[in-house]
Amino acid sequence: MTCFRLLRWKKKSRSQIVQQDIDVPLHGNVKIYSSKELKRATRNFCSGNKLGQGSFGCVYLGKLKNGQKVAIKVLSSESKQGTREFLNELSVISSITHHNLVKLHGCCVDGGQKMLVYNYLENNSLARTLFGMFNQISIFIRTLNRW
Ligand SMILES: Nc1ncnc2c1ncn2[C@@H]1O[C@H](COP(=O)(O)OP(=O)(O)OP(=O)(O)O)[C@@H](O)[C@H]1O
Repeated sequence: MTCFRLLRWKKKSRSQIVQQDIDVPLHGNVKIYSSKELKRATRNFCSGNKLGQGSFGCVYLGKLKNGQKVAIKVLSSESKQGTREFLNELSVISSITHHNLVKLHGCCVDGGQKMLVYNYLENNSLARTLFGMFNQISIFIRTLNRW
């Protein structure tokens, strides 16, 4: 009997398990990652893989098993948002596709820990891009002033 139950449990996908536990229907294109998968992808969230820090937590560069690079945002555990609200919000966000928005691939909920998995953007933050542009403009102005 126990063996039979174990086999049935193994047949369920992770997304089914998460959805059954929390009772939130997830949108079709939200992938549920396990924390083990994301730990492996980021080499246990090592500091060398840290891309930056935002108001909601740290962002790490990860490499998935299929070789795809992703940006993994580890939400601060201080967040008061519950798992149900988090998954509802996620379903809405993941259904939006726009060329100015970073594509959200999926999430991971492990106990109180919540993570978001995004497309990795090579060119770093908007702030750095703007800062780079600002530097180039100031060099250009200085060159003009010398004439
Ligand atoms: N998809 C991504 N690809 C590459 N780097 C990223 C990606 N998302 C975030 N980062 C890096 O992580 C940093 C923090 O990002 P995050 O989205 O958490 O905060 P933010 O947008 O910079 O600030 P805030 O949360 O205050 O709005 C960014 O500045 C950027 O350097």
